[in-house]
Amino acid sequence: MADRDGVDFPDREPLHFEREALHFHSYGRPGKIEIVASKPMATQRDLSLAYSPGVAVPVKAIAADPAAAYDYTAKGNLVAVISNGTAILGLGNLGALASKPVMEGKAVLFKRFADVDSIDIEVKTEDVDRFIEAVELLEPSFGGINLEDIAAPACFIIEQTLRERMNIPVFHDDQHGTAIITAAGVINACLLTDRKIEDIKVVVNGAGAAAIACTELIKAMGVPHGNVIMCDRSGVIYKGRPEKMDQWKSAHAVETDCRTLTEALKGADVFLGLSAAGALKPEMVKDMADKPIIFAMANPDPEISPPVCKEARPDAIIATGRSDYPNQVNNVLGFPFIFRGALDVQATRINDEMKVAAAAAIAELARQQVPEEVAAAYGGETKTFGEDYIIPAPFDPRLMEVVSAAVAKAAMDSGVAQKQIEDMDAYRQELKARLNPTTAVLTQVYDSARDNPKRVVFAEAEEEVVLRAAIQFREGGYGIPVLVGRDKKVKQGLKDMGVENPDDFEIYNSANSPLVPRMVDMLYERLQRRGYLRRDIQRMVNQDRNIFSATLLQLGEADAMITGVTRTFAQSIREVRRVLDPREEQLPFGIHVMVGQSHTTFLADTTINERPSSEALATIAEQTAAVARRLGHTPRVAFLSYSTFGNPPGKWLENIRGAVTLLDQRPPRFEYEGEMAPDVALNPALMANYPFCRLSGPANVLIMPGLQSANLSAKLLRELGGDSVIGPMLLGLEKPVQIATMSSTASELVTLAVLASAGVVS
Ligand SMILES: NC(=O)C1=CN([C@@H]2O[C@H](COP(=O)(O)OP(=O)(O)OC[C@H]3O[C@@H](n4cnc5c(N)ncnc54)[C@H](OP(=O)(O)O)[C@@H]3O)[C@@H](O)[C@H]2O)C=CC1
Ligand SMILES: CC(=O)C(=O)O
Ligand SMILES: [Mg+2]
Repeated sequence: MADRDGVDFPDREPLHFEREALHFHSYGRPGKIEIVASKPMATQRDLSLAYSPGVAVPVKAIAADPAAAYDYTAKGNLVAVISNGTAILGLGNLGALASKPVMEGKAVLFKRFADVDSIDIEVKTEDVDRFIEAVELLEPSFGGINLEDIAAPACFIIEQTLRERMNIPVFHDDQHGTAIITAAGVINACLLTDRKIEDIKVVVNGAGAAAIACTELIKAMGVPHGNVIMCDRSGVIYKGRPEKMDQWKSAHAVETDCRTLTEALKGADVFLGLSAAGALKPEMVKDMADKPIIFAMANPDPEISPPVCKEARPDAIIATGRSDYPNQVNNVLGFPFIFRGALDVQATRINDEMKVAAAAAIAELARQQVPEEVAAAYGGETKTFGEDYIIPAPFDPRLMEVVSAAVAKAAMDSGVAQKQIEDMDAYRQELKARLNPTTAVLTQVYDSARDNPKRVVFAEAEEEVVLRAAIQFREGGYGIPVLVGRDKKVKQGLKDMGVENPDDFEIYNSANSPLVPRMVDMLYERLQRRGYLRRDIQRMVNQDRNIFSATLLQLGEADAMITGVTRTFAQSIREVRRVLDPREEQLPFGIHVMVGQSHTTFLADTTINERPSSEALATIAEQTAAVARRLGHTPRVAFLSYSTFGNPPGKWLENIRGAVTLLDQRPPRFEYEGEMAPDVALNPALMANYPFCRLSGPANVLIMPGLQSANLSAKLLRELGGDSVIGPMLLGLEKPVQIATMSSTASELVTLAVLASAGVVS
């Protein structure tokens, strides 16, 4: 496929991806960001404290002592992401307004990866002085300034001046964020290919913000000046070049006869691309040294696509800025954690010591063995340092602890910290607790689905939301969607969503499927003594999508199934159960997973068993604990009740107590306790009233006493609770089937499909 400039670029996303991207940004509340109050605003008293008259008190305190702003306002955890849109990714100068999606994106990544609050600010000027003035005036509001996507050379003047004038960290991420990650990647790629940093010959393509900063940092690390050739759109930047030079390019000009990128790359060890899509051709990499190191970091599309590069140079170590290939060298690996560390010590700047500490910490992390609990977070897969893992992934849960702690320490050691952290171990623990491992694990689950793609039946493929999910599932490479519905309707739906070749999708329709006679035989055999005539079965298979789909599973035509959008849960499960039995010694039940910024809570059984026996409760607890573990959590199971350890007494406690006794008799595999009220299970202060309680912390697996309370709680939390909800997830059937809620979004359906096909729930 050719890109906008006619460059041949095989990885260009198809049309429907572009539609998806627009849909993603527009559904619900447009954009990706909202502001949420961190204090209650419910009563008159709350309001009088939050605003006038109460607010006058911190005003006076801050006027008397500016440092008090860190105690009484959000300043200390707030970063502005500021751009004028003159170099938006690799798309060029598209203006301040068009940069807003990227800046909102950076702001949400700050929150997602490092719990830093962040807001985007787009400044409509290309005048350096006006831009500087606009940003400088914002100092009181923020704990730090992340400059973004501002083109060179203006960005150098802007950052330098703001650093001099402002007393909070000012960090141009495209320069230093990129340089830090690139440096970490280069260190590790050199180790793997047995090169010394002082010996490598480097070609840098691009001479803008990112390229200049990366070049400066690798030179500071020991690459000799004469070993680096930099190119821009006019070719090699050689000493004495007459055209398109400025002081920043001149600083990296070298004596050389090479005039083109092709010439410069002959025999080069390393290519650093910070330029534009498609700038590196396969024939160019053929002339590089053995085991070349190729970082094609232009976004959204790299200078060369990894498959094309690998074909030309199978011995290369390849990295890109994208998350869908191994080795993502992208500044997202750095900026959230660097600012986290800087904010936590109220640093006045981000200096070279802090940058070097960050680069070293990131490089070191990739070389470390992945500890057991992180391997669980990686879906059980142990990543080992090697050509496809030269750098940790941005969702590696260790990054926050390791990089932020290194940056905070370097800030204190180099004298730019206004606040000292006395106990670094405690600080590391605090950093760890700030993040929820579930999101990292889910990313890994997605990866493991990709490594082992399965066939998943989407039983209601005539529904738009289901088709949308199926397309995402296929395009994400998570597996092969098997679509059940009328061919014509499904194909039209696919076309309407921008799919160019609907025939690429497998569609099963009971009206013309050659499998129907086998399905009928199989199901009749199963149901003939349960009151069904053969013609009843014929009708069920022909007319009921859930029965048809579940039978596809039973016949081995697919590995998992997803349904639930057009029928209630109760009806869907009834239909599925006509075809599928519980797994041996299991009972079907449901789990809702509540995912917050720093916690994940599992609730079970929220869907099926009305009054579970002791035996059933014990099984539900064991299975739910296993799911929690697979999602990266150490389970702490509480059997919930209105009563805590017998108070108040009641007649409904026996099954719960029986479950605890049953678990007592089995080899202990996880912490459990009960019966207890939800507030005791979740609130450490209340739990402390029961010193004999065997839970080592607040419960994260809540086993509900019956379906009434379980289902009500799950639905109340979904509607009122504020957490993201995964589920209900269905466990215990002989084949993996997931029954989503009727209000599911496409991405919720994809998550369930991926969880089912990756074997996290079944
Ligand atoms: N992976 C990552 O983390 C990051 C990647 N990047 C990527 O790096 C690229 C540059 O960004 P940034 O430095 O902020 O932008 P700038 O606008 O500051 O610089 C762009 C530079 O790229 C050069 N360039 C553009 N096209 C070509 C080409 N075909 N061949 C050679 N040089 C070319 C320009 O040359 P000239 O001087 O002649 O105009 C200019 O020097 C973007 O694609 C961006 O997405 C940036 C930051 C982080
Ligand atoms: C990643 C990034 O900041 C860029 O491509 O501009
Ligand atoms: Mg950028």
